[in-house]
Amino acid sequence: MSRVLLKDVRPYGAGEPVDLLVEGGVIAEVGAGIDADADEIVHAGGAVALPGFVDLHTHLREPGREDAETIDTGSAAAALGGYTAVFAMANTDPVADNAVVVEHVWRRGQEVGLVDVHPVGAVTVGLAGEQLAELGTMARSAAQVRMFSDDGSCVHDPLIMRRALEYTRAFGGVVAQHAEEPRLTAGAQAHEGDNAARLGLAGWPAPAEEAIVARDCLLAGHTGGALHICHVSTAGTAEILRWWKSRGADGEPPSGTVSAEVTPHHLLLTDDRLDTYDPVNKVNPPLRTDADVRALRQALADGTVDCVATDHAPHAAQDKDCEWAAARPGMLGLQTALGIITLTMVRSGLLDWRGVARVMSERPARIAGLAEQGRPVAPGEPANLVLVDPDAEWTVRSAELASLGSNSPFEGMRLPGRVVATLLRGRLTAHEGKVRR
Ligand SMILES: NC(=O)N[C@@H](CC(=O)O)C(=O)O
Ligand SMILES: [Zn+2]
Ligand SMILES: [Zn+2]
Repeated sequence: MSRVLLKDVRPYGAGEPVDLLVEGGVIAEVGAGIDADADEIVHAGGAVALPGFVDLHTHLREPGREDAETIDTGSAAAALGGYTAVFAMANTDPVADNAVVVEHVWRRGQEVGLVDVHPVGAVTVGLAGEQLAELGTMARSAAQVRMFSDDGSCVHDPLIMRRALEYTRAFGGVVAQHAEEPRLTAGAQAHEGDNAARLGLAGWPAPAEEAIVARDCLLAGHTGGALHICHVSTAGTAEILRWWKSRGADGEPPSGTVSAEVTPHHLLLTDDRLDTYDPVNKVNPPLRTDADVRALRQALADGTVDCVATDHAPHAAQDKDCEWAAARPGMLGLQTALGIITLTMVRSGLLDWRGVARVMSERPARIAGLAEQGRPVAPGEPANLVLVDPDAEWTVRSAELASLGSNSPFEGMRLPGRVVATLLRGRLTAHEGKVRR
């Protein structure tokens, strides 16, 4: 049985440094000055120990676009970013709308072994929004799919959405909605506002997101289903979620559950960046305004928005290095998420490390129903862990990231918060910036 000794770590960044002995995939012992025979000793220098991060929203592009990312390269990026579980979106080619594709993704992820890759199943056949996919078959498959999404497209037909929320209740599934009313965003290229008008880009209005969020909250309440809102991007959406969560009689939560995620890029970047027409800033939903950014940070801090999800969206060079209108939307996220959260949420005093554990690990694990992730850093618990040096700063160099794509909007930025090591079931998957295969 392999043993790893983590010297000098601070669980949740609080208290004096302790040692953590990891054995047989679990945390065997936590205490000062543990002196044990170990196969490997990590000198962590007082690093913050947190449960491994869980990303509910990742695009790994396999099958179909292995030139943009593979399960292998995406898993490496995840491990280096501190993740121990990621949810791979269904908008692959072929689409993950059946048991064969989701089982392939699950098995390939286990073969690579750097992070648990949980496939997200499509809600509708071919993401076409017309006919429910075989949700039950995917749930019963070896991949045990629990999260379903047409991400990239909105499930805009309210009856299909209603059926999906009803049907997934049978096996405790969650429907993750890419909230975008397509009639309001036809041809949209940027957040509808002053900048888009000045730059001559067709607008993506905030209510295109908010109208779907409001509608689907009502449907979740009516059906008792579980709804998750992908990449919340506007202050108005945060307001609707706040209303929803405060509702319910006598402090009882309303029927159905609604959770939501925000991406690191929507917590930092605004549409001011669009002046250069550099498509690295093109993303869906679009970068919004400073007021939106401030509202989203607040909503994440107070729990209105449950968690951070990367929406890691790698693209091949030819799909990004072209004129704005032709470029695909999406940005890399797995290796920069912690840095952006440290910068926007920790340095600003909005979250402490306990709070980071909540929004990057515990809440996403509970939303997706992962029993072994997002657990306390304590004896007897599964050793899915990340060690973070909160003071170390590093400069983002897209070319050095593990992803095949290099479409990071954070290129050249100095970020605080560095992953020292990541452990998946007690095995080091990343250490000092290197993947451990
Ligand atoms: N976020 C994006 O801009 N793009 C995503 C799709 C999506 O998340 O909607 C992609 O698959 O590239
Ligand atoms: Zn989306
Ligand atoms: Zn996405």
